[in-house]
Formats: sequence, C-alpha cells, structure tokens
Amino acid sequence: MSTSAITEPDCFAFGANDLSLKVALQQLEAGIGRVVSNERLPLAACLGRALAEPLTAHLDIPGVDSSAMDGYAFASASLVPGEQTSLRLREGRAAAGHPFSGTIAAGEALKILTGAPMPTGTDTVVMWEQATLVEGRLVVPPGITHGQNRRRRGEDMGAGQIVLGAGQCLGPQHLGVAARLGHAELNVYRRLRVALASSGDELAEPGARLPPGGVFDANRVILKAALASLPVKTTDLGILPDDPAIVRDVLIEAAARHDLIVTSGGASRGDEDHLVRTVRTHGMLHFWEVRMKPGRPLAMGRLRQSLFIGLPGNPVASLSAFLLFARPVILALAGATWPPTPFRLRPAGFTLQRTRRDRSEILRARLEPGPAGRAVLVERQASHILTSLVEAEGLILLEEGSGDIDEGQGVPFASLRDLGLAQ
Ligand SMILES: Nc1nc2c(c(=O)[nH]1)N[C@H]1C(S)=C(S)[C@@H](COP(=O)(O)OP(=O)(O)OC[C@H]3O[C@@H](n4cnc5c(N)ncnc54)[C@H](O)[C@@H]3O)O[C@H]1N2
Ligand code: MOO
Repeated sequence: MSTSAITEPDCFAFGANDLSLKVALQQLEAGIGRVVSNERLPLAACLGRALAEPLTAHLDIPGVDSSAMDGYAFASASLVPGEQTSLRLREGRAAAGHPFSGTIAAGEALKILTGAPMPTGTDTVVMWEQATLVEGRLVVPPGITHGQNRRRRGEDMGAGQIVLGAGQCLGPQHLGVAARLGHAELNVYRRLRVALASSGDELAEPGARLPPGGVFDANRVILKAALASLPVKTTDLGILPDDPAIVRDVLIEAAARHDLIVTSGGASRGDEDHLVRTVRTHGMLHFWEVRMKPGRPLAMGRLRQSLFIGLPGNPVASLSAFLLFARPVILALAGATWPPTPFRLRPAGFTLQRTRRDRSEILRARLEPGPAGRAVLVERQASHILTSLVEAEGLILLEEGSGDIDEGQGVPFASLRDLGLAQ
C-alpha cells in the first residue's frame, strides 16, 4: 500500500513520560501524520471517510437565478413605489425543470413555481398568497422589494470555490454537497486498520458465565462502539489472558496486519501488566504517564509495523483517555484533520478545593437545564464508576496549575457528543 506523509517510525517518541495533558496533546498534534493511502469510492461508501483532496466547485449552485417561492415573477421596476400595482398576467408559467422560453416585458408578470429559473426580464417574485388576480391582471401589494424571493446563481457554491477541505470527515451533509455538484465518486482515504483487545484474566465476555472474581468486559464494547464512528476497520482480538506468551503471539501477529493496536488494561506496572512489557520487548514503548486523573497510565509506542496505544483498564479512565488522546490520533493517522478542542467555558454549579494542582483532572458533569446551563458534577467520580458516564453529559477538564473552583466561575466543559460519542 503506497503511503505519503507517513508518520515517523517512532512518532510517539517525543518527550515521553510525565507530560502535562496539554503538552502531550500538542506534541501528538504536531507529530502524528497520515499512514493510509487513498482510493476512489462511490458517494454512499464515503460516509465517515476522510476526504483525500479538497473538493472545489466546478459549477455555480444554484446554476441560474431561480424562484424561492410559488408566485408570480416580474421586474421590480414595473412596481409603483409605495402603492399597489396592477400587472398584465402573461399566459403560461415557469416551473422547475421547465423554464419559460419567452421574455417578460415591463408591466407584465408570469406565474412561477419554486425552483423555476427566473424568466428573462424578471428579477422579483411575489408569493401567490400576497397577490390577487383581478380580471386577468395581477395586483401586487406595496412593499415588495427588488429581488425578493429570488435565489441568486452561485449563492450556495460558486464555481472555483473550495467547498470541502482535504481531511474533512464526510457526514451526510458533506456527501450532499458532493452530490449537488454532480459527483458520483470521491477520492477518500482508506480506513485505518485497528486491532482492539482487552486484557486481564478476570475478564469475561458479556453473555458468558462469570467466574468468581470475574468482571464482564465493558471496555471492548465501549471502545468498539466508539471506533465505529471513525474511519477505521476494527478487528476484534478479544480478551488477552495474563499470559505473556499468548499476549506476545497475538500482538505480533496483529501488528503485521494493522496500522494501530488499541488495548485496554494491563497498562500500568502491575505483575500481570504484560501488554506494555510485550510492546517494550518487541517494539518501542513510551510510558507517557500523562499528568491527569483519571487515565494516567497511558502507553504509546510501536510494535513492528503497527502503532500501539495502551489505554488504562478502569472503564472511565479508558474511555476518557480514548476520547482525549486516541480519537484525535486515530483521525490524524486516517488522514482526517486534528479535531479542534471541544471544551467551552460553562459556569460552574459547584465549588471545588483542588488538593492536587500538579495534574489535570477530568470530571464527569451534566448541565443544569435553563439558559445559564451551569455544569454540575455527578456525584461519584472514581474511575471504576462506569455509571458516572451515563449520568454525565460531558467532561470538565481542569488543567494542571489551575486553582480552586468557585460557584459561577467558568470551567471548560465538553459534551460527550462533541468529544466524539454519537449518542
Ligand atoms: N501501584 C499502582 N497501581 C495502580 C496505578 C499506579 O500508578 N500504581 N494506577 C492505577 C490506575 S490510575 C489505573 S487506571 C489502573 C490501570 O491499570 P491497568 O491499565 O493496568 O488496568 P488493569 O490493572 O488491567 O485494570 C484496572 C481495573 O479495570 C478493570 N478492567 C480492566 N479491563 C476492563 C475491561 N475491559 N472492562 C471492564 N473493566 C476492566 C480491572 O478489572 C481493574 O479493576 O491501575 C491502578 N493501579
Ligand atoms: O487512570 Mo486511573 O483510572 O486514574 O484511576
């Protein structure tokens, strides 16, 4: 597969270990590049893909001046200012797809339907509800302005204008823009090949019998669903046991066929944290240990041809780290533009004494109803409390160094939707 602007062999190898969240994100944004090549696909298959080249309008849209309403077209110069005007109604009509071929003279009007090209000699449309027909003549009330109800040629898209930038992830509206310009295909980047695994002997598949001390695997379900909205093709590697030989074989095999391996669990330094050890032994590993809570044990590296992101095991930490770090990285690897920060200041509906200012804190919050929309914290904030992400509408990010929070003070809040969760 041919690639260009390929990511450095070890693109995570900058200022590893003990980074602030802000610096870590800045370094990733600067250091991560696309690793996928491009292909031409029919429009319907382009949904969710990143556009590989800018899309420039080669036509004016609308292609001609046309009517925005059902009514009557005439020249505004035919109207008597401040008074009602009687115009001679011409035979025939202009309809969408059926232009009127004649010319409308001064003092005349023609029936016109929404979307119809403006007949020669006309520049203004009165809606039929506002006009009256009196003995074959059209009476137009005062107050109709020049150009009213007329759509101008090229006012949506002008020929030569860039309407979609390269790297744009294509949603239904973007496909619509391409279709409106007459494109049946687009040049898009291939999907990033992502392998996803969970790790830990305690984990069991939902639906299976739970052994004593077992935990149903929630992270893989969450992450697979979150990946589904990105331009990736996910391979599910299942649950990796706490067995170094198996972990090694599965990861090395996956590395040969994927651009990126994403795992959760086994990311810290416990006896059974084999994932990171495998990557360190057979590839390159950077324990980032980003100064944030939750999500500090965030491992990044490379295993053979594949990049590696090791997310922490606690479900809230895993999803927060995925949304803040893995998602933008995946988008960039897949040729999409790095997403702008979704955090916006909201008034705090709480007070908080910050005991540790040497790390960023990610808190789950919801917005109070009403125009003020104060952000209030959900009650339980520990990183194993998965239901906190159901109670929450979004995350508050308190950067390291920032002080206590007083009620009413602006705090950076991003909705889960803006962070990339579809629902
Ligand atoms: N001595 C230290 N202990 C721990 C540290 C530390 O810095 N020093 N960090 C703590 C933090 S913070 C976190 S987060 C966890 C992360 O550790 P791991 O990534 O190695 O995660 P595990 O130990 O495998 O699991 C942690 C926790 O999460 C549960 N888990 C794991 N995977 C899943 C899954 N797929 N679905 C649901 N739940 C999962 C697992 O059962 C554990 O309860 O380490 C702390 N310890
Ligand atoms: O990442 Mo750990 O979950 O901070 O608690």
